[in-house]
Amino acid sequence: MILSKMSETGLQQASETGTPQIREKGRLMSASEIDRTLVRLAHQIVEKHNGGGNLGLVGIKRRGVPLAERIGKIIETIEKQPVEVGSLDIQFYRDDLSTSGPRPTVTPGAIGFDIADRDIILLDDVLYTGRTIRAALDALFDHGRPRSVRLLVLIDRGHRELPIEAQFVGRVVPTSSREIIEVKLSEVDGADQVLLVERVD
Ligand SMILES: O=P(O)(O)OC[C@H]1O[C@H](OP(=O)(O)OP(=O)(O)O)[C@H](O)[C@@H]1O
Ligand SMILES: O=c1cc[nH]c(=O)[nH]1
Repeated sequence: MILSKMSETGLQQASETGTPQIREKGRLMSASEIDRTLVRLAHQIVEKHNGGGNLGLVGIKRRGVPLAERIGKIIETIEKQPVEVGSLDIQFYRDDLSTSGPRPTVTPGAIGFDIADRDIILLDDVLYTGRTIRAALDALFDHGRPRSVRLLVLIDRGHRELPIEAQFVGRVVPTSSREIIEVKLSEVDGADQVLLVERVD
């Protein structure tokens, strides 16, 4: 989500350029709170999957990927065995793209490991309408047939438009439709935090 943050005095000028403006309402999670939450989620995954020998973690680009890598390392430390970690690019599967063009070619192996018969955890930073996850499921099944698929998100902010729920949730944050969750991760954004911001258009 590309938005720009402005001072009050810059709002009028910015609204004339058509750029959506946002106002910060508060910090929901610090770096250490994110760390602790990921440790809890890793333990929940291991418990649910009896140790996780058949697990595969698939992060949705962009911020689902560092989440998958971090949780993979934590599980590896807990279980003392490596976990398959890969990434999924869903940009050609989004339902806001034109459907008139040819179906995009799926690159075999683009996830990074073979998902066939594995217990897959899909990971993303925010769950909102559920449309990203619907697209991710389409993309995933073009790569093979997993034994099971579960969903992990750092933040569930509600407002679902599809019958999609996460089995592993960092934090449920009830939001209004004007509000936006901004998850920042060091690998993408230079630092870790979760912010609640509000659209001021
Ligand atoms: O449940 P949904 O309504 O699909 O919203 C959730 C998605 O929105 C954000 O991605 P966004 O499309 O803003 O791209 P970004 O991750 O590159 O910021 C976020 O990373 C989730 O993937
Ligand atoms: O609030 C939201 C909604 C969708 N995606 C985000 O990253 N934040």
